[in-house]
Amino acid sequence: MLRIAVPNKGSLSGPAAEMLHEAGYQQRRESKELRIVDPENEVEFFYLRPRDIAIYVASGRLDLGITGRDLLIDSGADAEEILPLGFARSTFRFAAKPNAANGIQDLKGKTVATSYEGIVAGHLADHGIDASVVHLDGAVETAIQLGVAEVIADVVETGTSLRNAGLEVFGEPIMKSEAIVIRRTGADGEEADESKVQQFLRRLQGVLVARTYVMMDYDCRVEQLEKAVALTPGLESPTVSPLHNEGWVAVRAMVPAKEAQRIMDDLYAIGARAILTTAIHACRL
Ligand SMILES: Nc1ncnc2c1ncn2[C@@H]1O[C@H](COP(=O)(O)OP(=O)(O)OP(=O)(O)O)[C@@H](O)[C@H]1O
Ligand SMILES: O=P(O)(O)OC[C@H]1O[C@H](OP(=O)(O)OP(=O)(O)O)[C@H](O)[C@@H]1O
Ligand SMILES: [Mg+2]
Repeated sequence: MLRIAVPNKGSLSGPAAEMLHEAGYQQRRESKELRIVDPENEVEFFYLRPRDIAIYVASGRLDLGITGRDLLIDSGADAEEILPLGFARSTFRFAAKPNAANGIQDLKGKTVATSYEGIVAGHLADHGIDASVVHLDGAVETAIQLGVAEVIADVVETGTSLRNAGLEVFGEPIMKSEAIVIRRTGADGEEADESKVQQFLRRLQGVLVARTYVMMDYDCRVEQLEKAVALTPGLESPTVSPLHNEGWVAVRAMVPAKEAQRIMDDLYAIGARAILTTAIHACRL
């Protein structure tokens, strides 16, 4: 049985459960459940604090985990990213009162408040900056107003929390994060359950593809086929079928959902007709 850690709270938990559900896995019915077994898929899910997941996975007690890239790096645990999941996207940045600092050099001798001490201490050391780091559990933006620190380093998504606290980012982003699947470093190929691990990853990849692509169907004249196929190359190669009307073909290809409207315009412009897009519910590439 595959043992997988899933975030039980915070920004990662809802989207992670939703993705697992879309991938055909049973998920807990109420938020107090800490562990469930999905017998049909032979998977056991453990609902853990996002911050602890890398530690459990590194210990070898759990096969895989879903967490944030920033949390993995912050933990310093012996686990590695094997699949980015495209949700809980954020950047990790320094921020301070306007004009208080322009770059990392200005942090010398200052105090930085953060919930991600591992990332911040590592980043300061990499740049040879001697600064103090104060660990706070959350609501880090308030640390400056209350005089606990001159600078903060925190997760930024929309920037609303910083704006509300009268703070501005400065310097280069420290890192970009998103939800990821992790496994113990070096576990690749070692585990008895390797085929189950690969099946789990294929299912999540299928969800990612179904979320980012749509299926496009259209009819076009044979003379326009090369141009049309250049617009819709598909993932491997489009399916082309003859139509009853001579001189016409039907084409079917997957296209990135974000580009679908532009591609439909371009196909129409070269004479394609009956252009349809449909959602993909699941896929195995
Ligand atoms: N506003 C946000 N937008 C996108 N990702 C976020 C946001 N806040 C936190 N994250 C991401 O969520 C993960 C942290 O999860 P965690 O549950 O510890 O904190 P949280 O989502 O801030 O929840 P809480 O602070 O309510 O416990 C990190 O990977 C972080 O990058
Ligand atoms: O750029 P924004 O869209 O405002 O999002 C970023 C904020 O979201 C998270 O805070 P959360 O609400 O989880 O509170 P916390 O600081 O206590 O973790 C994060 O710690 C930032 O404060
Ligand atoms: Mg938070």
